[in-house]
Amino acid sequence: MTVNDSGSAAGQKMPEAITLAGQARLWLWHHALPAAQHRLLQADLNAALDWQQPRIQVFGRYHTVPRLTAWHGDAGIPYRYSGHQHVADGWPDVLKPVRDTVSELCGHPFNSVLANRYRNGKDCMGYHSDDEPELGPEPWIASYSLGAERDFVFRPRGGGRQCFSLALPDNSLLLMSPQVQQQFQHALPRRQRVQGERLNLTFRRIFTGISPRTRN
Ligand SMILES: O=C(O)CCC(=O)C(=O)O
Ligand SMILES: [Fe+2]
Repeated sequence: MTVNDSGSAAGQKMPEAITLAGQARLWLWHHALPAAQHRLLQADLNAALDWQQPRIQVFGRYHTVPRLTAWHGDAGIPYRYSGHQHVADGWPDVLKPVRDTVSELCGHPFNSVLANRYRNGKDCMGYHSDDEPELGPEPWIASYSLGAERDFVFRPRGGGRQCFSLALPDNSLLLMSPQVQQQFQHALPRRQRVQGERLNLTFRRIFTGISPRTRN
């Protein structure tokens, strides 16, 4: 594991680069969005997005996921998650400038976003990789965080314990290379002591015409 701080002189334009293994790399921007864009964003997203709390079936039993979710993207883009097929109907105005800034910083044109709202430290997300077929063979995933700081953890795929943990603060942006999904799983563990709410936007590029698979 190597961490290379590529310098803070250029502010938000210069991410911290982290190598998990080989080409499995992360880039973390602090203060990713300009203050004017970031200031009211959390409240605006709470008000504008189509928040749901899906019920999913795991080993034959139904559970309510421990967070709220919303999914948006270019009109007509299909995506299957939490056991349901969704078709995007365009971007809410509040998300467009965020999508544009994130795409520009990362150098990847994202066409959809999965939003997660963790109401407090009891809300969480279990280990998974974002490697659904509709994300194509090389999925770049960008994850923008707002609000309460939470830990984001990794473990090798195919068995193995947590091998890396990263705190994701307010207004930070994390970019994951495709090899991160291919070689590792990630999770947002429960943290009982955290009182505040956190929003996360995971930007993705969905390739249409590829048959979807269930995503929890
Ligand atoms: O909330 C986070 O930081 C993680 C979200 C995530 O991994 C996902 O939506 O796939
Ligand atoms: Fe994920």
